[in-house]
Amino acid sequence: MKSKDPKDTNYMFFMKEGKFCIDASKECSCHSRGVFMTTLGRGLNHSRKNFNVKAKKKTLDRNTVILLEATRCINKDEELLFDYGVKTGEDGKQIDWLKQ
Ligand SMILES: C[S@@+](CC[C@H](N)C(=O)[O-])C[C@H]1O[C@@H](n2cnc3c(N)ncnc32)[C@H](O)[C@@H]1O
Repeated sequence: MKSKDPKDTNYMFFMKEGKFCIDASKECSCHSRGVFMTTLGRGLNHSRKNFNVKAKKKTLDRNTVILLEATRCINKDEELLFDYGVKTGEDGKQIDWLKQ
């Protein structure tokens, strides 16, 4: 599902383990300039009830990274979804699709 308004899109990963957040909207050291905004993880939508991947914090070459791990077998044409782990928008407002 593609968002209609680019201003609605953000790439904050809130991790429960260790209670920290990775801001993936910023350029990182592991992807070259221009490429980092096209990494696949940024394109994943949210589902609280029907997620099929889970974000895991790992250390890779001394960098803290997020790996998306399948929680079950995923069919070839199935959309990858994970639970964003938030219940409201940044401003505290209810967002319908966060309930799905
Ligand atoms: C990390 S981006 C996901 C990729 C995004 N759909 C795109 O096309 O770039 C997060 C944004 O996607 C949209 N989104 C994520 N999950 C959604 C859902 N279940 N229903 C509707 N929009 C969703 C929201 O606009 C959200 O801010």
